[in-house]
Amino acid sequence: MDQRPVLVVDYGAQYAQLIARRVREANVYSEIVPHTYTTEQLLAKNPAAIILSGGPSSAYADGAPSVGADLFEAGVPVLGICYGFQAMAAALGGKVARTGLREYGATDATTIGEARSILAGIPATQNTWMSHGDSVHEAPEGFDVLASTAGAPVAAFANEAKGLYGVQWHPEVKHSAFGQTVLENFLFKGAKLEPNWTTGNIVEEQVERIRAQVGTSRVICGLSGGVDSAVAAALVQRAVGDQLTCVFVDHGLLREGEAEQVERDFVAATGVKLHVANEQERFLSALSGVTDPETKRKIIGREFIRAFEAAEKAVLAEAAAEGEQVKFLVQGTLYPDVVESGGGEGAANIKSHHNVGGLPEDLQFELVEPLRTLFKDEVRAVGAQLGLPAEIVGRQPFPGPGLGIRIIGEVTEDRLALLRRADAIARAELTAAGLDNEVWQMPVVLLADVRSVGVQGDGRTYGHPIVLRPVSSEDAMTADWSRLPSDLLARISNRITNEVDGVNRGVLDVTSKPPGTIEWE
Ligand SMILES: Nc1ncnc2c1ncn2[C@@H]1O[C@H](COP(=O)(O)OP(=O)(O)OP(=O)(O)O)[C@@H](O)[C@H]1O
Ligand SMILES: O=c1[nH]c(=O)c2[nH+]cn([C@@H]3O[C@H](COP(=O)(O)O)[C@@H](O)[C@H]3O)c2[nH]1
Ligand SMILES: NC(=O)CC[C@H](N)C(=O)O
Ligand SMILES: [Mg+2]
Repeated sequence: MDQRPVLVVDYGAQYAQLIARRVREANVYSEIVPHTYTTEQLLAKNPAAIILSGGPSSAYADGAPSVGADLFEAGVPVLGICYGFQAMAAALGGKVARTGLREYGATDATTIGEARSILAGIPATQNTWMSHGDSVHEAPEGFDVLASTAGAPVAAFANEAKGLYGVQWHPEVKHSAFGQTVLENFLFKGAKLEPNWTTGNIVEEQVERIRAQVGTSRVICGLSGGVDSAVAAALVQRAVGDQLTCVFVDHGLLREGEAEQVERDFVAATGVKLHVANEQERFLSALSGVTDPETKRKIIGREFIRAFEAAEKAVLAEAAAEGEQVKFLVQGTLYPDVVESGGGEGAANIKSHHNVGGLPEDLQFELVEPLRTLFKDEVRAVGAQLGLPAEIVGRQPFPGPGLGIRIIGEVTEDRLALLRRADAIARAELTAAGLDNEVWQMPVVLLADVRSVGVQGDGRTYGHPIVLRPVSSEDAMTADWSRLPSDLLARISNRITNEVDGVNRGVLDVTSKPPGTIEWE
C-alpha cells in the first residue's frame, strides 16, 4: 500500500528534515524533495499536500528559487513556511521586501481578529521562533491576513477556498510554542488528511519495495551490531528471507567485545546467516600515515566496499549458491547520514559518512537502503515493531568508521589498543552508574598528537589526554553535552589515567552541536 505523501519542498532549509519529521509525528506520511522539481514533477508524486520550506535566499532577488504559480492552481493544499511563505506571496502577486527589521529567535505573533484557520485553538499572542530579514508587506488577492509581528505586517495568511496557507515563523521547531498545532491544523483542517500513518506502515511498505527491487537475487547486508543495520537486516530478512546473508566487517577499529556481541545478540534473535570478515590488515595498512579526517573517512568507506566484494565468494559458498552473484548491498543508512554528507538539497558537506559520502565511485553493488528517509528514533520504533530485542533497539550509536575517527592523528595498532581500553572503562562505569539510557552516546577520543606533562608515581610523564564526549540528543542533528554526575566523571578519569598506560589526563567536552559535531572527526 503506497501512501500519498505530504511533500516538503526543500529550499536549502536548515530544518527541512524537521518539517517532514513533525508531519510524521502527526501520523501523516511525508517526504522531502528538492526545490529544483518542476510543478509537473511534484504533481507526478501524487502529493496529498505540499509544504514549502524556509531557505537562505530572498524571494525578490535575481536567480532566487521560485515556485511556479501553476502549483497553486493544481488543487493541492499548500503551506508555505518562512522563505516558502514569501515565495508563495511573491508568486501570487503579493509584496515581499526588507523592512530593515530582522527577527531571529523568540518573537511574539499576534492574531488578527479571531483565531481561525491554521491558527485555530491558539492564543491571541503566541511565542514563535523566527529567522528572517525579508517580510510579506501585502498579502496576495484573495488571502486573509491571520497574524502579524513587530517586523512582519503579514506573519500568517490563508486562502481557505484554494487551500493555500503560509506562516513567517518556523512551526517545525520545538521553540515555537504552538508550532505543532499550526502544522496539524494545516494537515487535518486545511488539507483534510487522516492521521493514519504509523511506523507499522513503513514495515509493510518497505517489505514490498524490497521484494520488488531485489527479486530472487542474492543480497548481503553490512551488519555492525548497531540499531540501523539490525533494523535494515530484519526488514530485508522479512522481505526475502534466505536470499540474505549479513556480513560483519571486523576492521580492527571496533571496541572491546563488539564482534562477540553481534553474534550473540543479533544472530541469536533473528537466526540470520552471518559471515564475519576479518579485515584488520586491509584497513590498518590503508590508513597508515593518514591524519586528515575526510581522507580517513573516504578510505574507510572505500575499504568497506572492497571488504564486501572480497566476501562475495565465501558468502555464496556458505549459502550453497556458487555460480550466483551478489547483486545487492543493504546498508542501514539514515537521513542524518545523507544530509551531513551534503546530500540534502543545497545543504553543506559537514562530514562524509562512510556509507554515503565515503562510497567509492566504482561501486558494483546496487544499494538497498530502506531507512534512508528516517531518523534514529523512528528506526527504533520500526525495530520494536519488527520484534527486535530491546538490547539492540535501545543501543547507543557507534559510527561505522569506529575508533578510526576517534583517534585524532594517525591510526596505529598501539593507539587503537590504548583507546579500546579507555573506552571500555568509560562504558563500564556509565553502565554501572545506571546511566546508559540518559546519554545518547559517549564517544571517547584519543588526542594522539597532543601531549601534556603529568606526575605519576612521583615521576614525570608526558602523556596523551583522553576526551569524554557524553551527549544527549533526539536525532543526532543537534545535541547537547550531558551533565553527568561529577563523581562518575571523576571515577572514569581516575580509572583511565591509572589503568591505561600513556594517558595522564581526562578531559570533558562541554560543547553542544552546533557548534561542535558529536564525533571529533
Ligand atoms: N563493522 C561493520 N560491518 C559491516 N557493515 C557495517 C559495519 N559498520 C557499519 N556498517 C554499515 O554501515 C551502516 C552505517 O553505520 P552506522 O554506524 O551509521 O549504523 P549502525 O551501526 O547500523 O547503527 P548505529 O548508528 O546505531 O551504530 C550500517 O548500517 C551498516 O550497514
Ligand atoms: O555510520 C556512521 N558513519 C559515519 O561515517 C559517521 N560519522 C558520524 N556518525 C554518527 O552520526 C551521528 C552524528 O555525528 P556527528 O555529529 O559527529 O556528525 C553520531 O551518532 C555519530 O556517531 C557516523 N555514523
Ligand atoms: N529562514 C528563512 O526561510 C529565511 C527567508 C529569507 N531568506 C529571509 O531572510 O527572510
Ligand atoms: Mg554503528
